[in-house]
Amino acid sequence: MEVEDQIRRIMEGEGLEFTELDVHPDQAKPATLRKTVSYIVCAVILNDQEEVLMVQEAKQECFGQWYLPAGRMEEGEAIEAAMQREVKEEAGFDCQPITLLLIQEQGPQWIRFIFLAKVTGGSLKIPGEGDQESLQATWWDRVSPLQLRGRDILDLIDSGLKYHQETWHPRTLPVAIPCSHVVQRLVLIFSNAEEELWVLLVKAPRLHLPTAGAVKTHTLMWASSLVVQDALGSLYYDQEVTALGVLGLQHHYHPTPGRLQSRCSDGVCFNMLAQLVPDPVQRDRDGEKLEVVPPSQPPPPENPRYTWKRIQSQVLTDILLGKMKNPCTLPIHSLY
Ligand SMILES: C[C@@](O)(CCOP(=O)(O)OP(=O)(O)O)CC(=O)O
Ligand SMILES: [Mg+2]
Repeated sequence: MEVEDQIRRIMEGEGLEFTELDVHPDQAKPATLRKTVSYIVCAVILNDQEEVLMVQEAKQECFGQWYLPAGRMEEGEAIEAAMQREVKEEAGFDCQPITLLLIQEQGPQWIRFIFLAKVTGGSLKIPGEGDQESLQATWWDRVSPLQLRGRDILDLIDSGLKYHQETWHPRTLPVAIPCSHVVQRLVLIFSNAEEELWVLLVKAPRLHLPTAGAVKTHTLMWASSLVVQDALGSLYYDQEVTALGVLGLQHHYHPTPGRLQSRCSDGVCFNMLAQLVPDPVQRDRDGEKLEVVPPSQPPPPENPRYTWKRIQSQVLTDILLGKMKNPCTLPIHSLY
């Protein structure tokens, strides 16, 4: 598939087959759930009064405290199915995902998928129905005092309320394409004053979008910067990489015989849009500010493995320019 067609698919939130080209050289072993990667799901569910569904924890370490329905994904699950299971187990309701609201990450060993979801059946777990999953569930008006397991969920609830009131980015749900590793596929764009666009590509064995492999010592977002640094070399330090968000993500558990021997599919591929912007403040050797004339061309990669491709399609150029001016994409936050 032509690179511009690949980019168009990604811009539309679709996925691209994950191949060995997408496996970063630094990543020898495939991702293995609950060993090298840990995925957490979390649901923001609102009722007509914009109360939020909360569950009271039964775990010893947070007994009696309240949290959103959340938990760790289990082997063989799709990401959405894990969220539906946690809501059912902890709150008693059946639900359907509406969209992902946010992705939080601390490298591949902790990635949290936060969904906005809606109730489709079941019934609220009431006192007396408690078990090891939770003591009970309730609709919280977000004002009454409630002892929270963690205040981190307040921002997640706000994200859900904001999206519930205004769908400010396209509905984004995982695309069922298996991935053996955790990677980001980068659509890194450079634009000049004439709004001509270029995209960074890897040349061999055939032109393809670069990927940033997640390693446990770095956040996913840092891995993207490493790829750009690998491409530009010393020119990297005169640029800024602005992450514009997640255009889509790909995950599909694909049961393979003799799982340990063959490629597993516990990985996730995040299709990311980012923009390379010349650092507006450049200084000479004496530290004096230099007048920066916006370049008409992208900085030539010092690494011959990479190249820039000028976007020829005006339709695709307009789509990319629109996204760059108003990203409105699924956010991904690196937590330290
Ligand atoms: C972000 C979390 O709070 C996610 C919730 O995990 P749980 O402890 O609720 O896990 P389950 O027992 O599977 O439900 C924990 C964390 O990673 O900080
Ligand atoms: Mg839980």
